[in-house]
Amino acid sequence: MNIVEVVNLTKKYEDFTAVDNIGFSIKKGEVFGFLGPNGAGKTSTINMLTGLSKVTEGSINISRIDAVKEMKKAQEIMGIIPDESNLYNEMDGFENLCFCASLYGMEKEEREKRASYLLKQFGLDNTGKKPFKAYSKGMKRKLTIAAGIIHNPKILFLDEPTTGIDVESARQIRELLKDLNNNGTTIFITTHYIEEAERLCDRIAFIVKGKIVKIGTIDELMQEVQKEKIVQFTLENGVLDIKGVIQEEFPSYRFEITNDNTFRLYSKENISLMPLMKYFDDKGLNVYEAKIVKPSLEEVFVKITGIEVSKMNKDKEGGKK
Ligand SMILES: Nc1ncnc2c1ncn2[C@@H]1O[C@H](COP(=O)(O)OP(=O)(O)OP(=O)(O)O)[C@@H](O)[C@H]1O
Repeated sequence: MNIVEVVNLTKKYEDFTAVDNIGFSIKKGEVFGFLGPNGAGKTSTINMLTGLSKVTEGSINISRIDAVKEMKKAQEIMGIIPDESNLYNEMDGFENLCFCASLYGMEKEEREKRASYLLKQFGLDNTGKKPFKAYSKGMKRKLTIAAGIIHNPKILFLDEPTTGIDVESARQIRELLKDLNNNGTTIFITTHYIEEAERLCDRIAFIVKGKIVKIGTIDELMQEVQKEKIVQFTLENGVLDIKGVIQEEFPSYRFEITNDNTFRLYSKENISLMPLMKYFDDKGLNVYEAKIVKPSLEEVFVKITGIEVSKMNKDKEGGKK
C-alpha cells in the first residue's frame, strides 16, 4: 500500500523551474531516498511534501489526505526534520523536546516521559542543563530528529540528515533511522551520499536538474547497468592452464582471468554454480571462493546520470550547507 503518491509535481521560483513535473510513490514501511547533487531540487521537493513551501503545480497525497489542500491534517502524521534545526538555542535538550511535545497537545507527564525516553535512545541523556546552542553539530542533528519524532509520526521526512556532521554521529543517526523503520515508520530521506542511500534505502530516486531520471530498488537499479551476470571464482591452484578447458566445457559462458588465482565467468543468463563446482571437484581444483559480482551503486549512478560522484560530494561540502 502506498502512503505517499506524488503526481506531476512542479516547483517554480519565478521563471526558474527547480522541480520539473516529477511523480513517485512511497510504500508504507519503506525507506525511500532522493539522491542527487547540489541544486538538484531535493530540498524544494521535500519542502513541498511537508508544507514548508508552496506547490506550484501537481498533487501530493499522504495517507489518503490531499496534502496540497489539507496540509495541516497531513502534517499530523508526519515528522519533519529540516536541513537546518528549528530548536531553541537557550533551552536544553529536555526542555526543547518537552516544548515540541506540548505543541502536539501531549500532557505534562506523557511529554516528560517521551522526552526522557528519546534523550536516552539518542544518546543525549548525559547532556544535563547544557543549552542547545552549546551542542556539537552531531548532537544538534540528533536532538532535531528526536524532536521530529516526538509524536510518533507514521512517516518521517529528513533533508540530508547526516551532511556536515562527524562520522560517528552520522553512523548513529543511520542506526536510529533503521530502528525507527524496523518499528514501522516510513522514511523519506534526501541525501547526496551514495553509500548512505545504499545502506538505508529500500528504493531510490535519482534526481538531477529537477527531474527524476530513475527510480528503483537497489537491485533494479543495478540490473539497469549490468547486462551480464558475473561470477568470480578464486581457486587454490593457479587458473592459467584451465582457460581453454573451461571455455570448451562451458561454451555459453565468457571466461576472463583477473589474476593468477581468479577468473570470472560472464553470461546473459543465470550462471548455474552446481555443474561448475562438480566439474572443478572432478578435476581436483579446489575452489577457495565463488561469488556473484555486482556493480556498485556508485557505478550505476554515474552511468545513469553522467555525474561524477567525487564532483557531487565536493560541490556539496563546499556548498551552502
Ligand atoms: N527560494 C529560492 N529562490 C530561487 N531559487 C531557489 C530557491 N530555493 C532553491 N532555489 C534553486 O532551486 C534549485 C534547487 O534547489 P534545492 O535547494 O531544492 O536543491 P537541492 O537538491 O536540495 O540542493 P542542496 O542540497 O544544495 O540544497 C537550485 O538551483 C536553487 O538555487
